Amino acid sequence: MASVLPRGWSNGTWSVGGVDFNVSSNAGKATIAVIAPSIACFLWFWVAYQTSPLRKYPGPFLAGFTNLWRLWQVVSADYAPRMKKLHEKYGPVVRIGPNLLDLDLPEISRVVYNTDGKWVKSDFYKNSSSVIDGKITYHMFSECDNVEHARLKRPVVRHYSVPSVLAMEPHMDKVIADFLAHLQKRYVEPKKVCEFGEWLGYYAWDFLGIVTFSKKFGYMEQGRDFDGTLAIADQSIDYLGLCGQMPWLDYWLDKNPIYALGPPNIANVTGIAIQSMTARLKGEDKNFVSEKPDFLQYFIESKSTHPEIVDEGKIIGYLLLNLIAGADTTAITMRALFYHSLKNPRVFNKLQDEVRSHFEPFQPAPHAKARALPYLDAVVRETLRYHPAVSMIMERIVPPGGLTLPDGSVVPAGSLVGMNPYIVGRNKSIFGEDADDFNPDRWLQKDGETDLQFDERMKLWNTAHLTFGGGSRICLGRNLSLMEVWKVVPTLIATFDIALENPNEVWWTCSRWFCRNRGLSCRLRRRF
Ligand code: HEM
Repeated sequence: MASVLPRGWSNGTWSVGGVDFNVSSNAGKATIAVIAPSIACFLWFWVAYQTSPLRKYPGPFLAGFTNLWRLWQVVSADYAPRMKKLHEKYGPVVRIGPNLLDLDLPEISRVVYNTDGKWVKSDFYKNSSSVIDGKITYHMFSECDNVEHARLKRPVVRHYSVPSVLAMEPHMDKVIADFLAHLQKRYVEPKKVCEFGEWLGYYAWDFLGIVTFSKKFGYMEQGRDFDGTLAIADQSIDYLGLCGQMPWLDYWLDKNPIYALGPPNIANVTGIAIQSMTARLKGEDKNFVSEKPDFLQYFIESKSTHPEIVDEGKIIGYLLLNLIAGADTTAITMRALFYHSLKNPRVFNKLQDEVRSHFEPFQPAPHAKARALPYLDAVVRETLRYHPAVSMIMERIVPPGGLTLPDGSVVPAGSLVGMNPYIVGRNKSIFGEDADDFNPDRWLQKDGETDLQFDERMKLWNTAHLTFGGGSRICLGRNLSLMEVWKVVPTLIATFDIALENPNEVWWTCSRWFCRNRGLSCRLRRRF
């Protein structure tokens, strides 16, 4: 009689590749217990890969199987440059995860990042949240539900408008004056090398402390990250970028109820936020002067105008988000501006000439006057294009109806897509063959270019400007950070001669969610 056992089976023995497993023995059972799930797992991945509607899009083979591939790209700390190489190899659409496409298609940036409420942030963002009273709580950045996001944003959005931010200029002038005094005393007078990159970080954090609750943290005063906040902020941002590739990891790491394995809290800064709010509500905040408004004051007003949304817990959330979202992004931008300009002496000299013909040393540059300088404007724009602080794909879920790409193919609803400011900012069909070069002059009107042609060019280029995101989730703090950059950069250049200690310096970068940067050892000399 023919055996009913599958081939390779006989009398409780399974033969694979000439090796016999006795499945009735304990060792055999254990082996089967390992092999069977592995085969099932492999088959599951294989079927998912073969049947995925995204299979038609090119990309690394492993990326189509597992998100571990993209997690590894983030671990490498070279994420954005690696993604760029993939686009050079595969074209504008690259599959970088089983269900994720990275698009270098500025022509549809306004479709993916818009205000219609249909495009929702993916779970990538959810790990940027905290557990409060046992409940996971999201803030404006991490809230994915668009209705809830609009509710959180409504009470505070006007406080980030240009007029609200301009009202903070006296605060800014004070902190800029302090910055100059520290540099003068610590580096110019003793003729010491300044770790200028680090100081731009201390300044950015103290600046946000002042405009957020009229209190500097003291990083400039102490000349170091004395409470570890800056280091913790780096860890939190890296955690966001890493866990975001496989969002369920966060539930096992930071959000598990037994022992949280996520990055530590920025405890000192949180303490200062709570103390400031408590003192302000009691009318006992000695740092606050009513003629100089700050965000804390604005948020307390929001509590009166929107009591159904804003309570004291929400105020703390708004205050902390300002710091986490705004300090390092602006510091990264300022470092990039000085690094790339100083490495290009033609650019730096041109910027210096323009600035010095308009501003005096040791006088904080008035925003209105700085904003009118065309070359400064060009250098700021080029920095934002060339070294966007956020240098990772900003993921969105394709809504019902799908997304039609310029080649006519349709990405089905439920897939994840997104654009990376670093990639679209270097798109050669928009910015030209020299898109990989730092060249602020590209932002100026060319000889022979009419006003209309220039406007059209800028309109096109703006479609590829995603440094602050876009649509209803666009960066809320962009007016503030731009104002900070426009004011402090000319003030520093008007006050000091700034030179790289080693003109061949190659700085350190770590490209994850933020493209973090370190370096810029400089000699500063007083001009007169
Ligand atoms: C050069 C400086 C900055 C850059 C490059 C930057 C970049 C960005 C980007 C790309 C997003 C959108 C992320 C996404 O859609 O996935 C964003 C969101 C956000 N940013 Fe910024 N940011 C900067 C400064 C600031 C500052 C100074 C603040 C606050 C004081 C701030 C507050 C926020 C907030 C609250 C959001 C969430 C907005 C929302 O979803 O409604 N940012 N930022």
